[in-house]
Amino acid sequence: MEELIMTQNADTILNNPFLNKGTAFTKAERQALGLTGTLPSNVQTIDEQTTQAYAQFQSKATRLEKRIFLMNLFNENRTLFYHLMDEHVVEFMPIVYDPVVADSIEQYNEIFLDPQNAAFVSVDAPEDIEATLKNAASGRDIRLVVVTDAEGILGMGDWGVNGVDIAVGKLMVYTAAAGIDPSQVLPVSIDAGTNNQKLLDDPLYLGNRHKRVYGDQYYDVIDKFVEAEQKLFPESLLHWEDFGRSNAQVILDKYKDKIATFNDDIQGTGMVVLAGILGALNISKESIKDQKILSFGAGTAGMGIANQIMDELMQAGLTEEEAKQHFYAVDKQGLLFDDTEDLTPAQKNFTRQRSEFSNADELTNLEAVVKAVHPTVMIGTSTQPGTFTESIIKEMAAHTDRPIIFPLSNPTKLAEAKAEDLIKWTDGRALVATGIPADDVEYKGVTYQIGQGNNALMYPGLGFGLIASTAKVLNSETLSAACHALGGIVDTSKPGAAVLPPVSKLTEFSQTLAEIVAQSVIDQKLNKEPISDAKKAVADMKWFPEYKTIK
Ligand SMILES: NC(=O)c1ccc[n+]([C@@H]2O[C@H](COP(=O)([O-])OP(=O)(O)OC[C@H]3O[C@@H](n4cnc5c(N)ncnc54)[C@H](O)[C@@H]3O)[C@@H](O)[C@H]2O)c1
Ligand SMILES: O=C(O)C[C@H](O)C(=O)O
Ligand SMILES: [Mn+2]
Repeated sequence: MEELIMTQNADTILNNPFLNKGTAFTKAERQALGLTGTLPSNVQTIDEQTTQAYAQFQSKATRLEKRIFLMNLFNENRTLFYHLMDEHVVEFMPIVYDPVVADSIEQYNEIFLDPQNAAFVSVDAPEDIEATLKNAASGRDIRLVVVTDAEGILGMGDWGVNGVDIAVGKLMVYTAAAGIDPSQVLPVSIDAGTNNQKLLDDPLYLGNRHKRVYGDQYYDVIDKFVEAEQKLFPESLLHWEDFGRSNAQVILDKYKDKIATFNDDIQGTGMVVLAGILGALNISKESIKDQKILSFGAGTAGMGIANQIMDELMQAGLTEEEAKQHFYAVDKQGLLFDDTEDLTPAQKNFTRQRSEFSNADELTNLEAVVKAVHPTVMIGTSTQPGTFTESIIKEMAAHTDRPIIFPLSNPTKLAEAKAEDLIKWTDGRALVATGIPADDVEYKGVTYQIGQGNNALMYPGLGFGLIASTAKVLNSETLSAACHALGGIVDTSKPGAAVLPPVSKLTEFSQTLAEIVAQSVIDQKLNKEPISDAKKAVADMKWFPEYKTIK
C-alpha cells in the first residue's frame, strides 16, 4: 500500500478554512507557502471575492440550497464567509440560523458533506472524550464551546447527532454579531443516542444507533466532558443549547457556580423576553409591577423566562411571595396548581392555589385560563402551533390596552401565532415579538415593526462580554445588567415601533451588550485576569473578517 505523508503543502493550506484565502493569496504568499501555480493567476481582493460569492448565493433557487452554498463556503474559507455575512446579516441570519437550520438538521444525513470542525462526543466512549475535544480543536486556542445533546432541538424534539448543526449555527451568529474569532470556537455534539425512531430506522443515520441514555451513565459523561473541556480550554465559556427538559436545568445548576457557563434556552431566552417586555412597557408607559404574566409552555424556556422576570420584579422592590403572584404557568395539564401531578422542579416555584378560583377544575386549557386570569403578557414556548387563537387573543385584548404577546416557539411551523394576525385581532394594540424573523405588518395606515424575540439578540453579546472579561462565573447581577442594555435603541415614539431592536443593528448592540456585561464582571471582581477597562477588553478581543498575513 502506498504511504501518505502529511506535510505543510498547498493542500493543507488550501483545505484549512482558518488559513485559506483562495484567489486572494498574493504572489508573495503563493511563493512563500508553496502555492505557486495552484490557483488561477489573477489575485483578487476580499471584496471582489465577496461580490462573486454573493452572486452565486443569489443564483440558488431554494433556501436550503442557499444554506448549503454558504456552508460550503464556510467549510472552505471562514474569513470570506464572515466578510460576506457581515454585508448581508439580515438576509443570512434566517439561512445560517433559525429557521433554515431546522431543515438542515432534519436532513443532516442526506446533505452531510463535512464535520465543520465540530467535536463528536459519544456516550459509548467516555474514555475518548478528552482526545475528541483535543483532536477537534487541533491546537487552536478555544475560548467558546457551544454544546448540544439535541434532545430538544428548537421545538422539534430529539434529533440525535443531527443536532450538531444548531451548535455550528449558534457559533456563526456569535462571530457575525459579536466578533468572536472563528478559530477560537468549538461546536460539540454529545451523542447520547436518540429516541427519534425515524432516525434509528434510517440506514443513513450517522449517530449512535440506540435509545437515548439517561441517569447516572449520562451525567457521568457530562461530568467527564466538562472536566476535559475545562482542562483543555481553561479560558473558555461553555454554552449549553437545546438539552431536554429533564436535563437542562439540572446541568446548569450543577456547574453555574463553578465555571463560566450558561444555558441559552433558560437564560438567553429569559434575557431576550425581559428585554422585550421592558421595550413594550416603554411603548405603553406601563409598569412591570402592574403586569399579569401567563407562560404557555412551562418548560425549559418558559420557566427560564419566568425566573428572569421574577428577578426584575424583586429588584423593583417586591418580595419573592409578592412577585410570584404575577405569574400563571400553563402546561399540558392546564394552569399549574400546587397539587398538579408531574410538576418539574422549576414549575414548582410558579404554581397557583385552587382556592384562588371558583372554577379551578375547569382551568385545563389556555382559553379557560385566559378568561379567568386576564393576563397582560402572554408568552408562548409550548411548541404547539396556532394555539394563540383569535378568540383567546380577543379575550385577552378585551381586558388590557396594550396586550404584550410573544409567540416564541420555533421554527416557523411551530409558532403559537403569526404577528400579522395578532396585530389585526387586537386592532393594532398588541405589542408583539416572534421567535423567527417576521415581516413588517401594514394595518390601517401604520407600519408595525415586529421584534425578533430570539435569544440570538442576547447570547452573542453576553458570551463575548464574559469571554473578554475572563469571567469566572455568570451571576444574576450580570444577567440583569444585560437585560437592560437594549433600552434606548428603538425610537418608541414612532407609531408601530418594535419592542426589540432590529437584527440590522445586531453587530452594534451586541458590542454595547458585551461592554455592559464585561463592566458588570469587572465591577463585581469576577474576572480571572487583571482587567480594568471593559471597553478595551471587548475591543481587543474583537475579530474582523479581513485576511491576515500568514507567516
Ligand atoms: N425564541 C427564542 O429565543 C426561543 C428560545 C428557547 C426556546 N424557544 C422555543 O420554545 C419552545 C419550547 O422550548 P423549550 O426548550 O422550553 O422546550 P421544553 O420541551 O423544555 O418545553 C416545552 C413545554 O411545552 C409544554 N407543552 C407541550 N404541549 C403543550 C400543550 N399542548 N399545552 C401547553 N404546554 C405544552 C411541554 O410540556 C413543555 O413543558 C420551542 O419551540 C423552542 O424553539 C424559543
Ligand atoms: O435557536 C433558536 O432559534 C432559539 C432558541 O434557542 C430555540 O431553541 O428555539
Ligand atoms: Mn435553543
